[in-house]
Amino acid sequence: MNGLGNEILVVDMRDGAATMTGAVARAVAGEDRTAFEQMMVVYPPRADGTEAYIKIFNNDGSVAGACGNGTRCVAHFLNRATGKDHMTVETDGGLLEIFNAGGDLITVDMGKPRFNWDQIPLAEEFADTTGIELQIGPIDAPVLHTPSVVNVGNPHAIFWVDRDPDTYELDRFGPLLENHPIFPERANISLAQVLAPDRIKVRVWERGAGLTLACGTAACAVGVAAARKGLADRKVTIELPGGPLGIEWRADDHILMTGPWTLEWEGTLPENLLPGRAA
Ligand SMILES: N[C@@H](CCC[C@H](N)C(=O)O)C(=O)O
Repeated sequence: MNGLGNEILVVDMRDGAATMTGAVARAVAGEDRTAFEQMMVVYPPRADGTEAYIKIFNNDGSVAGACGNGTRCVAHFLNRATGKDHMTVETDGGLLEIFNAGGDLITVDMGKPRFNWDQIPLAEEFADTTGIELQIGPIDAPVLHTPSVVNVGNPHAIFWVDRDPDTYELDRFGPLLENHPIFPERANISLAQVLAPDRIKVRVWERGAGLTLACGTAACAVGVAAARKGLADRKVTIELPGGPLGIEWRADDHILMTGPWTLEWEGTLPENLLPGRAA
C-alpha cells in the first residue's frame, strides 16, 4: 500500500503463528531497500478493546513506535477484514483510535505530543525544546542549527526554513542530522516552511528509511511544533511531496491526522523470507 507515496508493506500475521524480526524485515526490503519504506506487521490484539497490535519496522530493520501513513493503510486493511469503521489499535508508541472519514480518507487520533528533553529523547537536558542549539560542523546552512524537537510516538526534529524546502540538499544533511549525537535514538528530520497560518510545506528525511514522499508523524510533529511556536494555527494542512495531510492539534492535546490510503497490490511473501524460515 502507500500513504501519499510513503511505501507501506502491511503484513497480515493475525494468526499469531510467527514473529517478524528486524533481520527478516531487512531481508524483505531487499538489497537496495526499495520493497517498502515501513513494514506494518498486524498481530492479534494484546489489550482489551483493541483490534490488533501493530509492530512497525523501517526498511533498515529498525523498529519505530509510530507511523502515521502506515496506520491509515492498516486502518483500511482492518476495515476490509472486520467491516468496522471505528477501532483502536496498539503500537509500541501507544493506543491509536482510527475512524473512517469517508471515501479513501482515514482520520487517526495520534495521541498526545511529548516535549520534554528526556521524552524526545535528547542526550542532554534542554529546558526549551521549541528550539535547541545544535553543534553541527559540516553543515553550512545556518538555519539548520536550531530545530524544534517533539516526540509523537517517535522522535522528530523540525528545522524552520524561510525558502522552499526543495532547495536544500536534504539527502546530504539528512543522514548527519538523523545520527547527530544529541539524538540517542536517532531522529526523523523535517524541513518546514510556513506558507500561511494554515499551510506548511514540509520535506522529510526519515530515520531508518531516508527521503520519503510523505511522513504522517512528521506532519503531526510539524503541526504541533508550529502551533507551539506561534508560527501557525492548531489546524493546518501539511504539504508533503506526496500530497497534503490534515493535522489538528485539539484543545484536549490529542493530534488528529487525516489523509488517504492507496492499495497497490497483494500477495504472499516468498517461503525463504517468511519469519522463522529466513536463511
Ligand atoms: N513514515 C512514517 C514514519 C515511520 C517511522 C520513522 N521512520 C521512525 O523511525 O520513527 C510516518 O508516516 O509517520
